[in-house]
Amino acid sequence: MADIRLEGVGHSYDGGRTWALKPTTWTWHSSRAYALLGPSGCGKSTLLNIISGLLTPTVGRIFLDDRDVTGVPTAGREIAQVFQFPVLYEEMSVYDNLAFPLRNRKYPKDEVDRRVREVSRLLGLDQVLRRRSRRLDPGRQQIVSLGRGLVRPHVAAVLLDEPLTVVDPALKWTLRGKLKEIHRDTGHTLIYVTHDQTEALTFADEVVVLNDGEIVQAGEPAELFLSPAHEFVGHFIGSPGMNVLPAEIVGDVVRVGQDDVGSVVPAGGDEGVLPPGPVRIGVRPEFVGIGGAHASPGVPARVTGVDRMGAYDLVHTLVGGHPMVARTEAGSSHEPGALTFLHFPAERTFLFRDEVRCGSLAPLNGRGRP
Ligand SMILES: Nc1ncnc2c1ncn2[C@@H]1O[C@H](COP(=O)(O)OP(=O)(O)OP(=O)(O)O)[C@@H](O)[C@H]1O
Repeated sequence: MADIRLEGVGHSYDGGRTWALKPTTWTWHSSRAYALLGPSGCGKSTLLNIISGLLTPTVGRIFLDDRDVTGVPTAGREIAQVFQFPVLYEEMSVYDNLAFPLRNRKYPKDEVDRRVREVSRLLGLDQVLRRRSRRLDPGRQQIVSLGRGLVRPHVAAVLLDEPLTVVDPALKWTLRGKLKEIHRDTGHTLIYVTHDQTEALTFADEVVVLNDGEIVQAGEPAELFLSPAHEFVGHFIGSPGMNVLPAEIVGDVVRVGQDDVGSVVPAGGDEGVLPPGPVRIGVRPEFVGIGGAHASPGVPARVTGVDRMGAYDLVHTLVGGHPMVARTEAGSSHEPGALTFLHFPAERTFLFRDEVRCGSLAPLNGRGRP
């Protein structure tokens, strides 16, 4: 087991014109379960292939603890990788497929048998161990591929590139649970690539969010939800994503239209000030208060529709032409066309400039519209 350290690692497929992965410095700590989350084309596979050695980065160096492996081929890195689609020997039995990575590295016969049976039990493959892999359906074949990635006891990390794409949705939940179990048992570092926030949030100790070739935030699932550091994280995590509303910093107050909604707290505490001018307020639908009188802090909003979701309602509004959604209890009485007021709780409302969080709101201390 080793930390995987990237120092200024970046990759360009077109001689430096564009960067699939912008130069990145980051450490994957040993024994943690990570999710690498981001939309299609943001550079997830590029990053994974650089870690495994399938791709040599255009710039930067990679270390396993203190060993520089930048020029070391995949076989010399002790990193296992599972791809989106099954990679196995179709003519071999499931047992032999699982045993292959161990036999290849000359593990003793009884240890091969023990490990194969352990992984087979965990992944529910006991009934098909003697079957030829070709005769399994694609979902089951992918589970065998997963097993091949997990079977080696001494690897620096197991990289999983959207490994459950071809697996039946009902089985996905079970397998994710199994992966967590295997992680607890083996203590492998797992890096699980996905574009699905539910997969990422339910699987990982730490979620690393990648957008447009750069890591925009990393943290525990709750941290990403409650305290997004980048507008992209606010949009990408949560359903629906974070509301964003144009506002203005005037002195030490944040104003939407004519209404003061809070005072400004610059990021990093009380030090420094935020220059006046345009800013964007970010607040999740779960935390928007709706209704009541036009007391400060709050802004007038027009209800445009209500989605009755069963367990809760989503109330859609417009604030000066900008859509804002509030999540309320089921059976709310908001009617389309009605005028209402939105309130932004200071501790859950953030300020963004150039998409990066630059501050948050604090209560107005009695100032603003009475
Ligand atoms: N072999 C290649 N040659 C040229 N460009 C590539 C190559 N592989 C990836 N790219 C480009 O690099 C960028 C990042 O791609 P990458 O496959 O790493 O993203 P991703 O997040 O894994 O996407 P997906 O979820 O769709 O697999 C994309 O713009 C992609 O078109």
